[in-house]
Amino acid sequence: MSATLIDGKDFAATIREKVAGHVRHLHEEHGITPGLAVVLVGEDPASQVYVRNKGAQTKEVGMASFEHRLPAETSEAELLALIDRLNGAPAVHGILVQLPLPDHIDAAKVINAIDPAKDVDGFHISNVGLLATGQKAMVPCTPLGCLMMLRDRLGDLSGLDAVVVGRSNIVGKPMAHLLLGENCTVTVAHSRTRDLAQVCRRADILVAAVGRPQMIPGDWIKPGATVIDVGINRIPAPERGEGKTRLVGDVDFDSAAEVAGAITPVPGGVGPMTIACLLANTVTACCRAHGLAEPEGLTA
Ligand SMILES: NC(=O)C1=CN([C@@H]2O[C@H](COP(=O)(O)OP(=O)(O)OC[C@H]3O[C@@H](n4cnc5c(N)ncnc54)[C@H](OP(=O)(O)O)[C@@H]3O)[C@@H](O)[C@H]2O)C=CC1
Ligand SMILES: Nc1nc(=O)c2c([nH]1)NC[C@@H]1CN(c3ccc(C(=O)N[C@@H](CCC(=O)O)C(=O)O)cc3)C=[N+]21
Repeated sequence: MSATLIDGKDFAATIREKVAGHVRHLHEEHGITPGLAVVLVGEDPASQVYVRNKGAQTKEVGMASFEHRLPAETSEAELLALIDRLNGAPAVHGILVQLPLPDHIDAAKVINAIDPAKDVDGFHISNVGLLATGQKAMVPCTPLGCLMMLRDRLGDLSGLDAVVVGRSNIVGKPMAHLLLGENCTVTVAHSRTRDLAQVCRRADILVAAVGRPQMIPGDWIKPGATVIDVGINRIPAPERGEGKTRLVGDVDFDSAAEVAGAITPVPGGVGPMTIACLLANTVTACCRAHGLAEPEGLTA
């Protein structure tokens, strides 16, 4: 491989150290402990692992972690009542409701019930609108983590051609807004895009957020491009033994790494940065709630 590996795991550890420093400062100087509440409805095993990781890392940086695990049959009204309590709880500065929610619950209604100031996922319509209009917002964790890695690698992004593959509300769209904010020329591609290969070949920055294992091969990549692979896909790995699986991204890593200038791996790329940014957003929300100076280098 000729591309530089962008080590998200390492980068995330640096972010967590910065967060831990701010948490100490808030505690020592102001007697405040930032708190993050994570709500999980149902028993999806992948979500459970993810929620457990978040809880552990929240405590590691010195913040308070409040986990609410509700049964899959929880009604929308019960969930809304919990959100209401968390909105009013002074010890809670950030609220995250793990997605997807069960079908009988209207996810948009639940997300928009969260106090926008505590919406550390940045999914509330107020935060979406603020981001889209270039105002100060809570920025979704995954795109924020991607932006931090891009800035670290490339410095000024002005004028670069950025292609985002995927237009979801949680990754593709906010990513496109952030890149526009950095003065990139942004193309958002999706399942109806014509000649995706040719569109991708224009990209100085290629962000893949599709959810299709190894869909983007090396020959879709412009030589020297920076490739950010958001996809997390579990595929069978018989070479590791019967019934075993492994994680791969949306980019075919081996062929892409021959062409790209820099690339994020899966696992160990965007995933760890997402959780680090969640912790960063919680500290930011806590500072804003108390009218204190915001941490530097942890926001968009
Ligand atoms: N690393 C991390 O922290 C995170 C990783 N993820 C991962 O990122 C991936 C994307 O997640 P998410 O945005 O939630 O996914 P969604 O399923 O919500 O969106 C997928 C997007 O990809 C587009 N798409 C699907 N098939 C194709 C295709 N053949 N060609 C071009 N575009 C296509 C869809 O287009 P259309 O709109 O036309 O249907 C859609 O816009 C998943 O693998 C997910 O697991 C997600 C969140 C966080
Ligand atoms: N309200 C909400 N906010 C989210 O941010 C959110 C969500 N719901 N639902 C699910 C997706 C997915 N997501 C991941 C975050 C980290 C890793 C992660 O840390 N991945 C590790 C590997 C973990 C493993 O080994 O399974 C890595 O890529 O190295 C993965 C996936 C956040 N999401």
